[in-house]
Amino acid sequence: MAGILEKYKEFLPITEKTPLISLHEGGTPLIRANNLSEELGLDLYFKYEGLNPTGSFKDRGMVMAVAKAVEEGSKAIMCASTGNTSAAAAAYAARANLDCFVLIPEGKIAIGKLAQAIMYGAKVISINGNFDDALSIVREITGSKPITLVNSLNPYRLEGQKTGAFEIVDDLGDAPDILAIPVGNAGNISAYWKGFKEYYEAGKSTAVPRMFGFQAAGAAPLVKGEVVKNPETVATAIRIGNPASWDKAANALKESDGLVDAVTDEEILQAQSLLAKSEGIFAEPASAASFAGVLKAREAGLIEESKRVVCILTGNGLKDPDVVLNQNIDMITVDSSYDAVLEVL
Ligand SMILES: N[C@@H](CCOP(=O)(O)O)C(=O)O
Repeated sequence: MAGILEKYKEFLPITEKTPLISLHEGGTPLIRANNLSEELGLDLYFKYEGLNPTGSFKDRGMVMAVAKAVEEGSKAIMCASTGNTSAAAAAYAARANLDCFVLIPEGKIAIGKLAQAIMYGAKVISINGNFDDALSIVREITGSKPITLVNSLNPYRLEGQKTGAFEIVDDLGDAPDILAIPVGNAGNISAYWKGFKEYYEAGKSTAVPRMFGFQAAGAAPLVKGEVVKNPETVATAIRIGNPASWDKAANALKESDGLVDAVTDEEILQAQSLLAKSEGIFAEPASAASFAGVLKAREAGLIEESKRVVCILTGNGLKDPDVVLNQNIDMITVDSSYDAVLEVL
C-alpha cells in the first residue's frame, strides 16, 4: 500500500527518509449501488475498504504510522484492538521487521481478525476487560517503554486514513453531499473530515460533505453524550464506550453540520444482509452500521431525495463469518442425487 503514500505525498508528512512500505499499490473502489439507489431514491455509493490488503480501512493509517515508526528508529509497535487494527498492525510490522504487541478484549474479537494477527506473527495478549481497558493499558506501556503506539491516537494514523476522502473526491469529481460512517474509536470520522477539508482548501473540490456518524445502540457514547461503561454490540469492531478521538469527531459533526445517531444490532444485521443481497457486497457488521444509519435517516426524512451519499464500509465480511453462521441460515441437505437436488430448486 505504498500507493496511497506516493499518490498523495503532497498532503502527507513524508520525507526522503520515510520508507514506502508496500503490500499493494492501489486504493479501494467506490461502488455505485445501482439497485439500492433506485429503491431509496438516492445517488448511493459504497467505499469498500474491505478490499484493502488486510481487509479493512486500518491499512491506510497503519502504513503511514509504521513508516514513521521505522523512520524514527522504533523497533516495536503496540495497539489495543477489537480486531482490524491488530491485523493491520501485525501485517505492516511483519513487512517492516518490527515486533508487534496486541491487546484484545477476551472473546470479543471476530475469529478472522484474530487469525490474521496470529498469522502475521504478532504477540497477542487477551485481557479480561473491554477495548477501552486495553487501550488505557497500551497508552501506559507505550508512554513509558520504547514501543510505538499505533492506535489512532498516533497522529500518523489519521494522516493515512484521510486519503480515503481524497479517493472519493477523485472518483466522483467532487465531494458527496453526505458521508455516512461507522463510529467506534472515532479516528476514522475525524480523519475523513480532515481529508475533505484539506482537499477543499487545495481547490480539489467545490464543497465538503455533511458527516453522518453512526454508532451501535449498545455502544453509543457520542449519541448519549457520556461514556458507556459496558459497551455491547454484535458489531465488535465498534464495541467501544470511550472513543479516543471523541473531541475530534464531535468537531467534525459540528463543523460539517452533520449528525450522529445509533442503530440497533437488528438494524445492523438487516442492513448487512440487504447490502449483500442487493449489491453483492459482503461487509462486516460494523461497516453495515453506516448503511443502517442511512436507511434510518432516509426513512426519517433526514436525507432528501437524490442526494449523493457515500457509505464507508470499513471492513470485509469474511473476517467475521460467525455472525452470519450464528443466525438462522437457509441451507438444506438432501440426498446426493439429481432428483433430490432438482426437487428443492
Ligand atoms: N475498531 C478498532 C478499535 C481501535 O481503533 P483505532 O483506530 O484507534 O486503532 C480496531 O480494529 O481495533
